[in-house]
Amino acid sequence: NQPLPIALVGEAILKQQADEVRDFDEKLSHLASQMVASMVEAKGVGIAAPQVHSPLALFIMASRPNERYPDAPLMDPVVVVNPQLLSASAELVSGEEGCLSVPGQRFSIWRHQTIVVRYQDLAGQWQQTELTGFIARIFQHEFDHLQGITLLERSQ
Ligand SMILES: O=C(CSC(=O)[C@H](Cc1ccccc1)CC(F)(F)F)c1ccccc1
Ligand SMILES: [Zn+2]
Repeated sequence: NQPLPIALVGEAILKQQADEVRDFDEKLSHLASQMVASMVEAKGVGIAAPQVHSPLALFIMASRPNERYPDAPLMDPVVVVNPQLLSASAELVSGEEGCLSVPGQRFSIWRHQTIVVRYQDLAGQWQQTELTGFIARIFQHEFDHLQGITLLERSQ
């Protein structure tokens, strides 16, 4: 399916609080697959629904080894719906991030090294897991997007 246009920083959609997902229907699954296609086409490791102009609490995370994080795990895209951050380590780690909504720029960002999170999958089933390292970084980056926060508000 066709990649969706990506909102650029400054657009209002990126400053809003995303809405809770209530309908786990085929429309949601279709949006998720379009988001995966858009992320892959843009060579990203994540993408949040507001970035494709949909104000829903939904994002994709898909870690893969890359020049900045050569030991990042290779994982299939994970669809995260209605995420909650249950706890976060006091330990922070600084790392380089990019954002599809701020093309061509890289930022050094402090993130929690380890987080415990809870979210629903496309079937509406609650998942709870501990994330650490680059995947935790991606989750925190996308979770920010659902609160209307971008890298520009976080960069050191
Ligand atoms: O693939 C990118 C491009 S930027 C990217 O994938 C964002 C996700 C991201 C990249 C790096 C760290 C955390 C999140 C995507 C966004 F903006 F839609 F969320 C990349 C950038 C820096 C390090 C490793 C990978
Ligand atoms: Zn981003």
